[in-house]
Amino acid sequence: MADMFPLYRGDQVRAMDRRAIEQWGIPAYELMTRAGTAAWALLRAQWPQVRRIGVACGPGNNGGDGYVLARLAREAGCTVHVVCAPGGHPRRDPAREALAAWRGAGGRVESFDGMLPDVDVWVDAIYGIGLSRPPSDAVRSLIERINASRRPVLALDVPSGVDADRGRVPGVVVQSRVTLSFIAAKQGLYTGQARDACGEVRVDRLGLPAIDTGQDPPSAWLVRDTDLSAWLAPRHANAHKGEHGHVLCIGGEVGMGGAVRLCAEAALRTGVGLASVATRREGVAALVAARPEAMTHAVEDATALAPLLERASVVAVGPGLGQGDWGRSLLDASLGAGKSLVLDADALNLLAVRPVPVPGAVLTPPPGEAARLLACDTAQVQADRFGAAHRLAQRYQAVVVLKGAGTVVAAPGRDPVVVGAGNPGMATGGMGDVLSGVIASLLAQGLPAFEASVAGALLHATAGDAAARVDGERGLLPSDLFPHLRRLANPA
Ligand SMILES: NC(=O)C1=CN([C@@H]2O[C@H](COP(=O)(O)OP(=O)(O)OC[C@H]3O[C@@H](n4cnc5c(N)ncnc54)[C@H](O)[C@@H]3O)[C@@H](O)[C@H]2O)[C@@H](O)CC1
Ligand SMILES: [K+]
Repeated sequence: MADMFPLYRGDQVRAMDRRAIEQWGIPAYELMTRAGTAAWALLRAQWPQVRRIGVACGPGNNGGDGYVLARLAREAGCTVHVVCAPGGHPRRDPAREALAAWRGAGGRVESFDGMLPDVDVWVDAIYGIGLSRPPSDAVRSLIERINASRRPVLALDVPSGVDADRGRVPGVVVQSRVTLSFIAAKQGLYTGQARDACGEVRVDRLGLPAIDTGQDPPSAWLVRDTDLSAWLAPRHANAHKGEHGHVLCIGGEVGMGGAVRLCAEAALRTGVGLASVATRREGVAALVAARPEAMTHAVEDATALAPLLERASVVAVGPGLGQGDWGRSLLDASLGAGKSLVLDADALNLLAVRPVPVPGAVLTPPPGEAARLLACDTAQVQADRFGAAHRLAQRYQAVVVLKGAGTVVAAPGRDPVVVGAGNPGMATGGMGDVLSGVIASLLAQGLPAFEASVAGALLHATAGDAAARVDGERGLLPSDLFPHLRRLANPA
């Protein structure tokens, strides 16, 4: 397994914070001072030219971190405007101590009256992991003003307004350029709506010893492009195609033949030994002409599918399958074949109509299909992507790859993994067909289902990022990923 990055919920980080205070005797105000100091150092490194700094402070310890930063910035000769969020005067230590120190150093606190001072950069210290409800109208107005200023924002710990456990934004959120998270990385910052609000996420341990994941088991893990090589070992010299598996891609109802081709080509470009396609008769000639390496068969019913299922080591079913009788019969035959399965697209829509556990299979739903599989609405899935992926994995006894910004991979008995790659250019029809082909390919090459899903989702997202770097996100096509998939599937 790769050297993944540990993620935590807010309550777990609070426990680390308490341990630092109670067991190691580090006073709370000392930790707060370290947080403000780390943030000030990052601000200086990030924007060395700035002289006018705005700090928006809330009522809790996140605000306290902001008062510390404000004092340090003032001592360094900057003009600092501290704006107190409506209802945001700290009432408890150590934030009260930080406010007193700011005042003691000659600093003033401005109340927010609807206008903001003109500054070069904003520091968001309104709410951290203590956000308990959507911001009030008055705080909403402050956040909207900060966003409208178009100045870069450094968010302390989390962008204010983000639910740091779930990645949702229950109201309005500060749009940050950089987020400096304290003590440990919060899982919610890496998926869902939060991804947009955080900008670049950094983590500072505040001088505490390196995380021991045995003592502090993470709630989730993050994988990044640098982890890819852990799953993609070089091939040995006398390899033959039989060792690299045989993927059968099933789908391509009339009018949707391209989907199954994308799936098969993705499997081939990421190293599967053999790829077959079972599709409608109408699609065969075009597919053979476009991708002669895929062995393409006209399959009109489950009987014709049986010998193909027999020969395959992995079956990817769903791309362009449709939800009619043809698709249903091929899906049912696949479910009964006893092969490793990747279920995507219409296979998931059909499964949602007649839900049954599919032990060990890989399901690759985007939020809409996930909602159908859970019989809830898409907003509920997006409000808690970790929870939704977990519920899907339990209900279907499967590995679940919940797609979308910050893809979450979950399986019964496994910690969830978030994919720290991908971009909005990948929100295009056909991108999912490529992903199911990549995962099927890695399964066929011998990775277990969970590892194939994590590595496949990461490989796919990283290829999407590489393709977007060439000509931008808008207009990115699934087939643009192929050369990058091939290159990335062969790490140096
Ligand atoms: N030992 C320490 O003092 C440390 C504190 N840290 C900071 O402390 C933060 C957590 O501090 P807190 O627990 O005080 O939480 P926050 O500072 O996030 O805010 C909690 C306060 O905001 C109020 N609040 C929450 N949502 C609200 C809403 N929508 N409208 C109005 N009021 C709302 C709560 O009632 C509470 O008074 C972390 O995010 C981090 O920034 C870290 O720097 C680590 C060290
Ligand atoms: K904040």
